[in-house]
Amino acid sequence: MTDSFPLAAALFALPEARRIAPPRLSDGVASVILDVTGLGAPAREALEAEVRGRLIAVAGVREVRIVQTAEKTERQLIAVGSGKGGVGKSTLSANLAIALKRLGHRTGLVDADIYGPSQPRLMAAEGERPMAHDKQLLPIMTRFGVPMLSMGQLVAPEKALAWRGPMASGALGQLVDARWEHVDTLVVDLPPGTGDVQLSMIQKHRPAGAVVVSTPQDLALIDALRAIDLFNTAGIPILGLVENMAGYVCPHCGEVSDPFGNGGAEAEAARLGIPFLGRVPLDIAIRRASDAGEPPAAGEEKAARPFLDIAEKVAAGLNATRR
Ligand SMILES: Nc1ncnc2c1ncn2[C@@H]1O[C@H](COP(=O)(O)OP(=O)(O)OP(=O)(O)O)[C@@H](O)[C@H]1O
Repeated sequence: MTDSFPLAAALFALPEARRIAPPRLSDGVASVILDVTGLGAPAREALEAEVRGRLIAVAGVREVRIVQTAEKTERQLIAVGSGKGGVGKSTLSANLAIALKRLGHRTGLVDADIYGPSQPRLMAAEGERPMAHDKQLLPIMTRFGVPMLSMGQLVAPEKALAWRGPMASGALGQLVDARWEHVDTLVVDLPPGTGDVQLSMIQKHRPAGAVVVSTPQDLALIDALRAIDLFNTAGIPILGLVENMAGYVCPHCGEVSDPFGNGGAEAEAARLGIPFLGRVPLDIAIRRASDAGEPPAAGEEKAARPFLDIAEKVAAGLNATRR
């Protein structure tokens, strides 16, 4: 026999009790639905943890299943773009998604880089294929707590190369409109440049803001200006410019040198009147960790710091755009 009364009693005194539907118990599994409408990500997680802790303590409960519902999850998209390839846009996207998650956001990651989808490797999810339900893709959960979908999971890269506009934009739609459930912030790693996928992203999915990644070289910066211009013209707020591979960290002595100069991106951001989000050093440790599917932002090493600082500024910028 199952008696749900002890469960209800365990939750009765919680200040947020009105958000909790009557719990049920069946075969030792307690299930409960929480209405999290209007709560921010940290408050939702705190409520879920509190409810879970109380229910698991009830005699006879061996498992707790919690479903959160909200009238509608306000999901905001952050587009991560760059003027040209190889500047570290994918590395930044993966680490930004993880850093935002560490700051309490319910973050998901879309790898929309049809020509070089690298998120499955960066997020240690190579070979995993997403399933679909009612024609909607189900993101795969990564070990960093950030669900993800990648173009690379939908199609072999050599096939994607032949895609024209409508196919690419259809695929982007499948990724963005997947079943993201309670994800409130979706980081979208765009292909480099200003092509069909970027246009489709801007026109159909209206990101809440854009982050543009550049290296310190003048040429990369000139390319970055084109990406900035595209978002500006479309009225997408520019959350800021990130300077990647800024300053070379010597793997032997740790000394930092600036083979491509210093401060160019920051000066350019100031000139354009857009925020400068920070610089990530050119560090062999970042490349090694990325190749091994261990994004630095997930760890406690020094290499996590720049990404956490950038994520804080991105989160603040998003808040400001909503005001
Ligand atoms: N700060 C850094 N220090 C050292 N290596 C880096 C850094 N940022 C990126 N890399 C390395 O540079 C290479 C390119 O990075 P990444 O794939 O993120 O660039 P991208 O701009 O997304 O390129 P593409 O658009 O061509 O996919 C990768 O091998 C990555 O590990």
